Amino acid sequence: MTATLIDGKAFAAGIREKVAAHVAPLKSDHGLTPGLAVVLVGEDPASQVYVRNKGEQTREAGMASFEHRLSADTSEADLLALIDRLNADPSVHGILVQLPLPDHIGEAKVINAIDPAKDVDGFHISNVGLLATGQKSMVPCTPLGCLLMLRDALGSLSGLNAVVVGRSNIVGKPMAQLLLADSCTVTIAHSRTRDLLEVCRGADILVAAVGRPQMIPGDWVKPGATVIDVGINRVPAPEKGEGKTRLVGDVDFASAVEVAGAITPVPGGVGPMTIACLLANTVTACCRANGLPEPEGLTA
Ligand SMILES: NC(=O)C1=CN([C@@H]2O[C@H](COP(=O)(O)OP(=O)(O)OC[C@H]3O[C@@H](n4cnc5c(N)ncnc54)[C@H](OP(=O)(O)O)[C@@H]3O)[C@@H](O)[C@H]2O)C=CC1
Ligand SMILES: Nc1nc(=O)c2c([nH]1)NC[C@@H]1CN(c3ccc(C(=O)N[C@@H](CCC(=O)O)C(=O)O)cc3)C=[N+]21
Repeated sequence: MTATLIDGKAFAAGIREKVAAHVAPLKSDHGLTPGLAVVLVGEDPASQVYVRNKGEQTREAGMASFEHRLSADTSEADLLALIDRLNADPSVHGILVQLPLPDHIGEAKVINAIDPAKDVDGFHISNVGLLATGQKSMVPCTPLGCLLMLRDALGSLSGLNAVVVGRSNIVGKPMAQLLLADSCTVTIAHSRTRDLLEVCRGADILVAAVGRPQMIPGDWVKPGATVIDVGINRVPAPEKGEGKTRLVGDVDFASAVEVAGAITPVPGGVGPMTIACLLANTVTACCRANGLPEPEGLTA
């Protein structure tokens, strides 16, 4: 059996169209342009690519993009001062501070300085608490993208066994909350989990968010399961030429595709959905800030 491919790239393009369709009347009828500020501290080349892609897609959807590139030695106080200015700026509806931050800057302090209403990453403690208690919040983009693809592939998720491998604040934990809210029976696995193979084999839905290239082989996958591969790992690709690299996920795609019922590829799976959901969250934040109806079907 060969799994159905879940085409995140096409799905994301559809979301961006819906976002653009919601943005146009905000402008023409209300004179509002949703604005997204992205803050990048340091020169990490991978982060620079994401920041550029986000900017391009934000403008394509008719929204305003504000990019703040700060040097790696920027002080925590200067970063907090920038966040204060963005919080107070009425043209900015969403604020994203690219993670990870340099070691001398307190990540939690910075995230919790963002106005929760503008926290389009959904990382502020207030949004985390709202999500955990089933209240309206800003939902983290990567898990939201995974959830939208899962609902599209499976319809109702109710009663399914979901295993999330990884317990980070940005992917694993919020993913588990969303699956729980959709009535899955959720297991969160991590580096101390015993017998990960058996845990994974019990999953109707397997979400891999580990950051270890191709660590989950096909024989860890239950036949017919839906596999969502969040991992983005750059590995050497000598077959493409000396010094070349390619992206692979946390799942060994070649073996897993033979066992799974449906699977996301890397690239072209979760990654494009993350950016599309970021745009969706920015429009949602703009609508909430102005007491206007928010787009439907683009949040949890
Ligand atoms: N597609 C997208 O849009 C995005 C992709 N990513 C990618 O997703 C991956 C995960 O990201 P992130 O959550 O930030 O990563 P973190 O490094 O913050 O978390 C990784 C998690 O994996 C667990 N882990 C590590 N090794 C093992 C192991 N051998 N067995 C089981 N669990 C293990 C860790 O466990 P423990 O807690 O015990 O250490 C930890 O909980 C990365 O590849 C990242 O690049 C991230 C964000 C967005
Ligand atoms: N505050 C914050 N929020 C984030 O959401 C956040 C972050 N920090 N730090 C880094 C991670 C990683 N991340 C990705 C987004 C898109 C792709 C993406 O579009 N990937 C393409 C490939 C891109 C390429 O070719 O390099 C794909 O998978 O098809 C990947 C990774 C968001 N993150």
